Amino acid sequence: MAEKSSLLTKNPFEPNSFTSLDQTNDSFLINHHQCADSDDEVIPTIDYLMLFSDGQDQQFKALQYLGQLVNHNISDHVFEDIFKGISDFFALTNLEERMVYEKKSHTDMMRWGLRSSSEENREYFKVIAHLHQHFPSKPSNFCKILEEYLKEIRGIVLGLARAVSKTLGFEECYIEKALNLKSGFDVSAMNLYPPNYKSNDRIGLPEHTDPGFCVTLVQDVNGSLQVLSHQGKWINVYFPHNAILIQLGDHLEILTNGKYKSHIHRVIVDNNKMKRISVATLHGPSLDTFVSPAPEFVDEADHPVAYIGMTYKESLDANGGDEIDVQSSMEKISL
Ligand SMILES: O=C(O)CCC(=O)C(=O)O
Ligand SMILES: [Fe+2]
Repeated sequence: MAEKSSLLTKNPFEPNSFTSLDQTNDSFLINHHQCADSDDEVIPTIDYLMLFSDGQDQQFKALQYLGQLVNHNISDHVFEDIFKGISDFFALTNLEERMVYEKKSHTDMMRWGLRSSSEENREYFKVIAHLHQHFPSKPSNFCKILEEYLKEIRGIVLGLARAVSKTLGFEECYIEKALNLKSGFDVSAMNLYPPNYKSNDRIGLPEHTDPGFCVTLVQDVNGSLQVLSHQGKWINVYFPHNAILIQLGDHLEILTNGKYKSHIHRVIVDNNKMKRISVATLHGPSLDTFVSPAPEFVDEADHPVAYIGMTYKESLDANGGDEIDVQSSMEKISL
């Protein structure tokens, strides 16, 4: 995770500003009545299919507002299964069984953790989701459920990469090639808040950005997740049932030399009454892909190179973290 001080000084909402939908008449942004507090800004809803409509204009506008994705064609049963599978994993296995996946070495393919402190309050289980997959054998059908969910979600991400590329004025496969997404390193974090239904303080997950091209996030119930707006205000994120929240990752920011910014977010678990499960999948370049600002986004006068180039693996290692932990190292990468 990037440090708080550096996060607060950057502007995460250029050009993908989160603005109230009331400020736009764009038909592809669905005006969704959300249960946000009245003064909350609203996270725009994007119709996935509209990203592939003919008008460049529409695509461009849609991608400025990357947010919660609907009309993605993933069937409801995939969502039901994944939440049931995770819930069973945390409920049907006992603590000793889960502790088998506690950190052993930096090459762990699966990682479990239970945090209960003033800094972080969650139970999580992380798996490597791509290029190779590593899943637990219990509960018995968990493997199959994860496989199906991750296959569907990857299809969406490759589609997004094509739409973003076209929006930027490049050939469709520009981002896919630049980040070598076909061989991308993806990690899924399955999070349970509060851990064992009991938090020690109000922070579920401290503020951070995530590495990679983008993060897909699904949740079983609304509440707890917040995103930092360009006014420096935390927005409560509420999104429709079975929508997918798309957050941009650090490596799209690096590739575009800061044109797209990675999103700063955190989780608050103020009370212990609500149980929430989320699946955050970080979709990264392949580990050996060298990512640096592309020449198309650099000009000496107005947009000098703002990030150090390095391989994805080096960037994951830069703060001493493990690959499976996929922590941001933006404070080490930014010039
Ligand atoms: O649980 C959430 O809503 C956010 C999770 C997250 O940001 C992460 O795992 O990186
Ligand atoms: Fe995150």
